[in-house]
Amino acid sequence: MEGTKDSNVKRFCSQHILVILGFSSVIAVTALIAVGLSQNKPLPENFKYGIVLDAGSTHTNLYIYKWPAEKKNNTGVVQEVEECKVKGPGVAKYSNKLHALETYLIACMERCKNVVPRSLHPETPVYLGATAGMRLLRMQNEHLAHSVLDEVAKSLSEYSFDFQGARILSGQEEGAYGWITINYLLGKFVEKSKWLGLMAGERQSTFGAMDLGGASTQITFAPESHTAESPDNFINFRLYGKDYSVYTHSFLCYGKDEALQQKLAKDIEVSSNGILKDPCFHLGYAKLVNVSKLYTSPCAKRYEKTLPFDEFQIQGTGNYQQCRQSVLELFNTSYCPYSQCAFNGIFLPPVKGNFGAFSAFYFVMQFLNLTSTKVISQEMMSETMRKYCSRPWQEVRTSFPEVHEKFLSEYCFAGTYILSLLLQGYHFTDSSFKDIEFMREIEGNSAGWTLGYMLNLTNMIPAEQPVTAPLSHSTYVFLMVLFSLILAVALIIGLVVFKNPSYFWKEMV
Ligand SMILES: Nc1ccn([C@@H]2O[C@H](COP(=O)(O)OP(=O)(O)O)[C@@H](O)[C@H]2O)c(=O)n1
Ligand SMILES: [Ca+2]
Repeated sequence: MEGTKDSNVKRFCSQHILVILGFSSVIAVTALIAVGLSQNKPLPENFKYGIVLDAGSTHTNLYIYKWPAEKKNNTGVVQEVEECKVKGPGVAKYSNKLHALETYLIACMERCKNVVPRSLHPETPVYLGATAGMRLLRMQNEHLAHSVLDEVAKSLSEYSFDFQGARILSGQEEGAYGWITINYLLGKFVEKSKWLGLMAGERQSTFGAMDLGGASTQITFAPESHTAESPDNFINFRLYGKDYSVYTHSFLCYGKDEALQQKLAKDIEVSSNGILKDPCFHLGYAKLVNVSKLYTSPCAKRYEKTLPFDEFQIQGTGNYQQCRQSVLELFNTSYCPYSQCAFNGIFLPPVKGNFGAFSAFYFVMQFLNLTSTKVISQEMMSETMRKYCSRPWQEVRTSFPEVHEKFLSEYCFAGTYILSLLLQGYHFTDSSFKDIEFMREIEGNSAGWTLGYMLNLTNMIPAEQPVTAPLSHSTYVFLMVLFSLILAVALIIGLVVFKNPSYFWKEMV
């Protein structure tokens, strides 16, 4: 009797276990289907394109971007699909031959016609932004600057794309868009997810952005604290539901080419014989410079002086320390109307966090072989410059036959200038210098202001966090596998219990 009662209880219990397991399985499968339906809906491939032309002081570059139409507000979805270098110098150099601008953009615009599907041409926006070269031309002759912009605008409006205008960016915009670009590409605007996205994430620190052009240089970063000093240097953004107070400044005339013009104009002032012994050029290097050409740039104008010769000869002496001294004279640190300054009386809060340094910062560092390691110390760079500047010109020339002579002859100056700008101009220290990453691109996308400009003008960066699917794809896959494993284990246990309940109870007791 006892035995029969016992086995009845066991059978009753095992039936209940089976029912519970059955229920759990049904719930698990339902959850899977529900999550699956909301997460893995296949989306039709529907892309959009955008085109931005960066009309820099030395050259124009065109970028074509592509993104899935349905995800335009997510971060990191825009991909650069093409970069096209326009043949010829920067647009400002065409101010005395406007007619040549008619054909200037043709080759790169033809590229756009091939890359962007024809049916999408009318809805593909085209933006042209001009930077410091055109800012300088506008300072010299506003009418001519307008004529240059009108000419490029005319040539761009002849295409079937949706041309949105050609304009000169302010230095503030150039800095801010560069900052937006790199932080968008590095995914810094979204919270760092925790526990596979199931727990609330934490706000990430942003990267500062430093852009070195030919005519201007920009520094943009989120400082430790916002101060009421110099409000012109601050921009406030609300991006993806978070507020950012960002410092930015563009130093006009402190791009690497205009800085060199300034230096030559400063140093030739004291020469009386038309010879300029220059430590920033290699020993054995010589070059004739036309005095009136040197003074055409408004940047060199401040050193303008009547000289007893029309041209002078640069003779390299190749000495890094002396070059450094000469470059430092470009930064006036003798006055500061704020609590702290960069140079020339411009407010600069203490630099903070990681920085991405791009454009000529990268090109020069790449030539000097200083981009292969992630962390570069200022000692390492000074030592490289000391060695490089002291190499005789003939030896340098034969070592790099593929490099254009103008670029090659100027790397000693350019590297020394970068080091001085970062250390004496922006006050990076031994330790904070190591937080600078010299970058050309981030996952196939060029670091520069163009992407940020397009994201802003196409409203692709929302002020508030868009409502997105509750789980990321990887979390979904993880949960799928987990649920399936639970299901499989549950079914195996169920089968064992059903087939041999007495065995199960024996094990339990
Ligand atoms: N391969 C390259 C391309 C450009 N560059 C330099 O990068 C700078 C680009 O400046 P940019 O034309 O954008 O001028 P901004 O209008 O930005 O001042 C120039 O100084 C070029 O000489 C370089 O060093 N190596
Ligand atoms: Ca530039």
